[in-house]
Amino acid sequence: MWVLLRSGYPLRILLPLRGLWMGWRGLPRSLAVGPPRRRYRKEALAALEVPVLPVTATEIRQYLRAHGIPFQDGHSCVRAPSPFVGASKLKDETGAATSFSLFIDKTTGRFLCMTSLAEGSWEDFQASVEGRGDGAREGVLLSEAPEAEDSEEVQRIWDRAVPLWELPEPKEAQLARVMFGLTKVTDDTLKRFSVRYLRPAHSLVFPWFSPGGLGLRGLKLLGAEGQGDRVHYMETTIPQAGAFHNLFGLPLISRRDVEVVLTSRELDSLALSQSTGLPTLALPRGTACLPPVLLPYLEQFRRIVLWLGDDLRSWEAAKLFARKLNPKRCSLVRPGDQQPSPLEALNQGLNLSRILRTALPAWHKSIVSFRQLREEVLGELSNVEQAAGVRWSRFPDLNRLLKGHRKGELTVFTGPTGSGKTTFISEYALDLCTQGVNTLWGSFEISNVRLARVMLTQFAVGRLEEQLDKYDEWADRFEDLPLYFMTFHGQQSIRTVIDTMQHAVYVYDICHVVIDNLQFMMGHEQLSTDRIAAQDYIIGAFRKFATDSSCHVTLVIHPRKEDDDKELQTASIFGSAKASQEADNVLILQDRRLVTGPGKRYLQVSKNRFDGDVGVFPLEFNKSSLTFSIPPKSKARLKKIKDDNGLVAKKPSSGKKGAVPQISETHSDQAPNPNKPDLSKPSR
Ligand SMILES: Nc1ncnc2c1ncn2[C@@H]1O[C@H](COP(=O)(O)OP(=O)(O)OP(=O)(O)O)[C@@H](O)[C@H]1O
Repeated sequence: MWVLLRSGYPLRILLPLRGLWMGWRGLPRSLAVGPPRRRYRKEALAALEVPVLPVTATEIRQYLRAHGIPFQDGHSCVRAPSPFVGASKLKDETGAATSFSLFIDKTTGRFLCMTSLAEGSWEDFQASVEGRGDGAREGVLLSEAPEAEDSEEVQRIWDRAVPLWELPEPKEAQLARVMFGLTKVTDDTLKRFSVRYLRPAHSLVFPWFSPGGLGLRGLKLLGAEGQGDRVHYMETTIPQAGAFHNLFGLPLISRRDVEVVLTSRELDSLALSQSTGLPTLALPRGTACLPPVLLPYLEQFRRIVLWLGDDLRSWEAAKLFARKLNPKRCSLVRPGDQQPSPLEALNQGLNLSRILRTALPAWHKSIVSFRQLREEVLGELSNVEQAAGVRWSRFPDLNRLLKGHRKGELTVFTGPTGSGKTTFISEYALDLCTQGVNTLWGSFEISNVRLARVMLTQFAVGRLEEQLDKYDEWADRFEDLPLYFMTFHGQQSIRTVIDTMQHAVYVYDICHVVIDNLQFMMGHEQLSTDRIAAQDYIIGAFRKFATDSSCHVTLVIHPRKEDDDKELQTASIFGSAKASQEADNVLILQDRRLVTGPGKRYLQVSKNRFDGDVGVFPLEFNKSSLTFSIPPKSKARLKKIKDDNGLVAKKPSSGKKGAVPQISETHSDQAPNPNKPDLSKPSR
């Protein structure tokens, strides 16, 4: 695993999936046989380093002053003269080395030299200033990041693609325009942005040029497929999306531009540029993330308008990205009927400049009036489904109770020792991750390799040991998930963990952090009062992080020791009442295997701050796929619970049409009343 960096610092505490497979492949002997493996790609890991000691903007400034390096304080970066300019053959457009071309990220300390394109960590920079090795000189050059085979592939596709207006069949060009909604986008616009069309793949081809337009570094292919009256778009990027980032439209930006509109799709940038004439750039991975490596390219702008799309998710992403860009210079276009995505607005004949003028400032003081909030409240009311969050695809009963997974919430999850908490929470988080929820795992008890193995088995819904020939196929798909792991194991200080989480939110736009489990942050205090106070403090810290970072935290907590035959309750969570008070949701994995047979579990939602619906539903464990999701033919029953005293309604979870909720009582083959211990059967 990549533990030592080029400057010799043991830095990695966050690990992307790419880093795990190698560990896995090296591990169990049973997995060592099988088809030949492909060569491992080192470059893919280059941008994923995290300093153990986070650096602050103040420290960066102090360091530069102490070493007599002049600097300018920017929006999200500090600018300084680059010590790497001489090392590069590359020069900027004018052929001259640029002064102050080194951009140091104020949050992470990572730097990028815009002239030589050298990049590296804060430690690399310090090493180079202090003459301790040549740090970034040997480092990865952003422009050279794509592997040679990728570059060839990029060039091959680019050479085969043609401008739309050069297609031999006018009908084909017309069809492509209709499919991609480009009927109002002119040839001139397509030409300025160098958009081409790849006939064999029926795809538009968007180029990513390096700054200064010096070379073609990557491509995004956009295919379109008609589905009823909607068009479904499919994106492919070369090099692989997670390994390379660039902004579409960069060569059209002039150094004198002080304002830019950021979009989440290349097509939107075409529409915006054509109808407003304003500089515009499209983010490489849409609303999924804004990688900090792109921030230096946006430093020159005094005003950035984010117009990312027409749904609540785009709005959430815009707010998140504005934090990174410095909210004081950002304005956001709110999604709404009269404010669809830019391309849609162009096609509807709306005035895009007027829509841009309605953009709201992203910066709020700490006290706001309802006037500032009313638009947001309206947005939530008119998008009730989206406001309820991302819905699970494998756990429909969880959707019925919790309605969805929302940003900024704290979920506390408990269950008896060895009952399958980790296994369940792994599938619960994986489900969300496959739907684009950027996820960070803190697994302190079991190793990341074991956890990833459980997750991959759940992802493939079957034992991979028996189908090793499919391993690469599944691993490739799994690798594309926005999933990261902290590399902590065993006891950790809460400060280090929160720092890492903050860093991950900044770098990878993490929206969900899973901590398994809280006991690993409690130190070794012997006195039980100390332990309870320590736990309260830790829960407070996670609560604050969730709210401040607009990130969902799922926290696994062990229960107190209870009698085996008793159901757990909210009060069974170890410690004081703080955990359940601070949590937005409390989930309990009820282990009744001794009573109801092997594999059976119940998931109880015992607190739900969003809309108060609580209840319990059965889970059936499948030992080969390690999944808990309910098989389609299951007779499982969801029970909603009205209050502490009784059940009100049950519904078939299999979703039979016309099912009427009924008053129910507990039967031994159904979910137990979680608030009344079922003592009718002996426990062993
Ligand atoms: N419903 C189940 N029936 C049988 N085995 C299960 C069930 N759920 C999980 N397991 C298996 O039990 C083992 C322990 O599961 P897991 O680590 O998820 O439990 P846990 O509650 O997180 O444990 P701990 O209390 O030690 O944190 C795993 O091997 C898992 O595959």
